[in-house]
Amino acid sequence: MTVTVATLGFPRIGPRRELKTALESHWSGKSDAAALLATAAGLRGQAWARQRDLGADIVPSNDFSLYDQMLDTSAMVGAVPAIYGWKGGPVGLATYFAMARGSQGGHVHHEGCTHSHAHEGEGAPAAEMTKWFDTNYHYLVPEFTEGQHFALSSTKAIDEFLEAKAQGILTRPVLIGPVTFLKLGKSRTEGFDQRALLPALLPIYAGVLKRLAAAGADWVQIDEPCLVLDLDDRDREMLRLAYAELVKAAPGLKLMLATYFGGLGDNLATALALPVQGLHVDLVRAPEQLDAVVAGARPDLVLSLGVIDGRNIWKADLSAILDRVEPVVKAGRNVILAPSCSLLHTPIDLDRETALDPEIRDWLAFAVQKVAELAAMARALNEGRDAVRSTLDAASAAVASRRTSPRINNPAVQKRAAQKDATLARRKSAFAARRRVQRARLNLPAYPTTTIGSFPQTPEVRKARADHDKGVIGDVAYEQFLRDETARTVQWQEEAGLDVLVHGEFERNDMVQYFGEQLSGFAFTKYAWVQSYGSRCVRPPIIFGDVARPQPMTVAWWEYAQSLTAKPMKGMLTGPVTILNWSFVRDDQPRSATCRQIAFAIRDEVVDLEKAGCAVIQIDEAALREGLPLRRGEWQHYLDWAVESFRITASGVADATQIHTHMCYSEFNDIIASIGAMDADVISIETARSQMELLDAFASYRYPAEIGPGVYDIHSPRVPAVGEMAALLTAAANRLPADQLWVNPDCGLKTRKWPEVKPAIANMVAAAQAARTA
Ligand SMILES: Nc1nc2c(c(=O)[nH]1)N[C@@H](CNc1ccc(C(=O)N[C@@H](CCC(=O)N[C@@H](CCC(=O)N[C@@H](CCC(=O)O)C(=O)O)C(=O)O)C(=O)O)cc1)CN2
Ligand code: MET
Ligand SMILES: [Zn+2]
Repeated sequence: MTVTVATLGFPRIGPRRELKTALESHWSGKSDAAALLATAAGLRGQAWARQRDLGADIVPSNDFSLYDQMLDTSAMVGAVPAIYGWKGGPVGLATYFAMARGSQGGHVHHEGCTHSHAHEGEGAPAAEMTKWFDTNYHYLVPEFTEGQHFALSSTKAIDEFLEAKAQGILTRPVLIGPVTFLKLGKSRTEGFDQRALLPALLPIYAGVLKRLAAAGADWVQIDEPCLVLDLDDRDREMLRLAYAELVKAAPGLKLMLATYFGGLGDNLATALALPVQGLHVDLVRAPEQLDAVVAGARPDLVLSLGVIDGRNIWKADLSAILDRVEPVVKAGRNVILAPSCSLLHTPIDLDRETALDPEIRDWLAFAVQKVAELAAMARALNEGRDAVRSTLDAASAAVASRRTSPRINNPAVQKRAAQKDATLARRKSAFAARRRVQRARLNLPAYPTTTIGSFPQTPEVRKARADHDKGVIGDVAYEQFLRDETARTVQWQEEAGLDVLVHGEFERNDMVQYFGEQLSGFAFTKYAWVQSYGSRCVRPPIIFGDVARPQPMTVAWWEYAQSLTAKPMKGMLTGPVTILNWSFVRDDQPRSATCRQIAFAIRDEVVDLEKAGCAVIQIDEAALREGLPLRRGEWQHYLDWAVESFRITASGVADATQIHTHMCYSEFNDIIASIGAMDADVISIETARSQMELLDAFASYRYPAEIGPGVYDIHSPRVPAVGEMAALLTAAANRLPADQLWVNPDCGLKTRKWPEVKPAIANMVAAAQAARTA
C-alpha cells in the first residue's frame, strides 16, 4: 500500500505577514473588504500550491481563517450571540469582526486585547478569547444559550474547497469537530450544560458534509483534539452519537478524525470504536501510543501518523522515525504520514532566516521544511531508503550535530543547575520576617500604588526601534530616544502620585524576546512570526543550548530610571517559566531542566539589580498557568518544578528586597497552593472584571503575603471612574485584610494609549487615597 503525506493545516498569516497587514489596513478603514478578501485568497492559493509542490498528497482547505477557526465554526453553525444584532442569513464580515474585536458605537475593539469585557454603551464587546489548549494561540470562545438554534450560516468550508478545486487541487477540508466545539464553548444560560445542544448541532455538520461531498470531496478532516483531554462518560457518549450520525451524512465521503497535542490515553477505546474511516494520532507528544493504536485499530482504519513535530522547530531524525513506522507499513496498514498537529504553530519558512548562525540553522525546520521531511520519509517507505539516502544522512548528521555541538553544552551551567542545595530555592527568612524589614525600608503608605511595568508602546516607539534595527538611526540616537521616553514617564508617575514607579519598558520589543536576545543558548529570528491571535504575532526565541546570562540585561536601564526619582523604582524581569512557555524549547532534555537553567540566569539578574540598589523587583510569570499539562494527573509534577524555578530566581536576595510577581489571568482556585508556594512578597493579578471574586481563593487559602488585585481593566480603552475603583478596593478589603492590599491595574499598559492611561492612573491614585482615609 502506498504511503502518502498529509498536512493538517498550514500557517495562514503569510510569509511576510501579508494577512496581518491586510487585516489592520481594513480595520483602520484604509482598504475595503474586497482588497482584504483578495489578499486572503492569494495567500490560500499560495499555501495550497506550495504544500503540493513540496510533496504533500493531501492538502487541507478551510484551515485558513481571517481571524480564528473556532470563530469560523461559530459562523458556520450560526452561533452568533444576540448582542451582535445578527438577523440570520450568511454571517458577513462586519458581524464576524464584531465578534472578534468588538463593534463600533464609538469604539473599535483594539487588537492588543485578549479578553472580553463590558463596554457599557459602546457597541458590543468582543467575544471572550482564551488559550487554544497549551499553545500561545488564542481562540474566540463560542457562546451558547439554552434552546440555541443552529443554522448553516457560512459556506466557507465549501467555498474554499471549490476555490482550491478550481486551482486543480482536490483538498481535504478541515472542520473543528462538534464535540470539541461544544466543549470549548461556554454556556450563557446559568446552570445549562451546552453539551445538550449536540443533537441540534449535528444536522448543520451533516449538511456541510453533504455539500462537500456534492462538491467533490472524498475525505474530510474533523479535528477532535478534546480526545486528548480528561473526558467523562457524557463526553464519550457525545462522541459516539456524533460520529454514528456524521458517517451517515454523505455516502462515500470518508472522515479522518484528527487528535493532537497529546495521547488518547484512556480515550483510546472510545476513539477506536468510532465508525470513522481514518484516525490521526500525535506521535510526537505521545510516541508510546503507536503500538496500542495499531493493535486496537480495525484493519481497514486508515492511520494518519503525526510523526513530525508541529509545535516545535527542530529537524527530525528521519531514520529513527522510519524505524518505527516501517513495521506498521510492512504489516499491510494503510498509513499516512503527517505532522503531529496543524503547522499553524510553527513559522513558515526557514529559508528567509539568512542571518541565523549556519550551524544552528542546520538544526531547524519550519513549516515548509517539515512538509519536505514528510515527503522524503514517504519516498523512503515506498521506494526504499536508498531513494532518499542523502536526505536521510543529512538529517542524521544535523541531529547528531545538535546533540554533540559544543554550542549546546556549557558545563558550568550544567554543574550549577545540578546543585541540589535546597537553600537555593528558599528566601533567607519566612514572609513575616521579610515583611517587617521591607516595611521599615520602603515606608509605603497603606494601599500602596504601582503599575505592572509597561507604558504605551506608541507607533513612535515601535518606529524608532524599527529604524534602529534597519540602521536608519544609530545606537546613540536610539538610546537617547528611549531615555527621553523613560524620563518623561518617570516624571509623569511622580506627578500622578504613584508610590512604586516603573521605567516603562520602552526598550523592549516583547517581554520574552527581549530577554532571549540577551541570553546565551538562545537564537532569535527576523521573520519567524507565529500567530498568537487575530493579526497579532510573536517571534518566539529558540532555546537551543544551555542557558546563561553573559552580562546584566536590565540593570543599566533600572539605574538610569532610579536616578530620576527618590521613589522606589521597580526592577522588571520576565520569569523563567514564562520565558520557557513562550519560546521554542530544546527537546533533548526535559523542559524542567531548561527552566531551571533559565531560573539561574534570571536569578543573577535579580542579584545584580539588588547590588545596584534596587529594593523592589518584579518577576512576571504571566504564562505559568498556560504551561499546565492537558491532563490533570500531570499538573502537580509541572507545578512543582515551575514553582521551584521561580523560587530559585527569587531567592538570591536579602530579606529587605521585596519580590513581586505578576499573573494576568483569572483562575487561581485550582492552583492556589502552588501560587502560595511561590512565596513572593507581593503578587499582582487580573481581577477588575471579576468584581474581586477571584480573591475568594486567596482568602480561603489564607494567602499570607501581599496582593495587588487589578482595579483597572487595561484591555479596554475606557477610563474607570474613581468611585468604581474605590468600590473594587472596598470589595477587596471585605475579603482580605487591608494591610495586605496593593493598588494597581490588571496588567501592563503597552497596548493602551497615553490619553487613556493618564486619567485612568490619576483616578486609580485617587481611589487609593480614598481607601486610605475610609
Ligand atoms: N510572547 C508573548 N506572548 C504573549 C503575550 C506577549 O506579550 N508576549 N501576551 C499575550 C497575548 N498575546 C500577544 C501577542 C502579540 C502581541 C503583539 O502586540 N504583537 C505585535 C508584535 C510585537 C513585537 O514583537 N514588536 C516588535 C516588532 C514590531 C514590528 O512588527 N515591526 C515592523 C516594522 C514597524 C515599523 O516600521 O514601524 C516589522 O518588523 O516589520 C517591536 O516592537 O520591535 C504584533 O503582532 O504587531 C500582543 C499580545 C499572550 N502571549
Ligand atoms: N511587565 C509586563 C508588562 O507590564 C507584564 C505583562 S504580562 C503579559 O507589560
Ligand atoms: Zn500581565
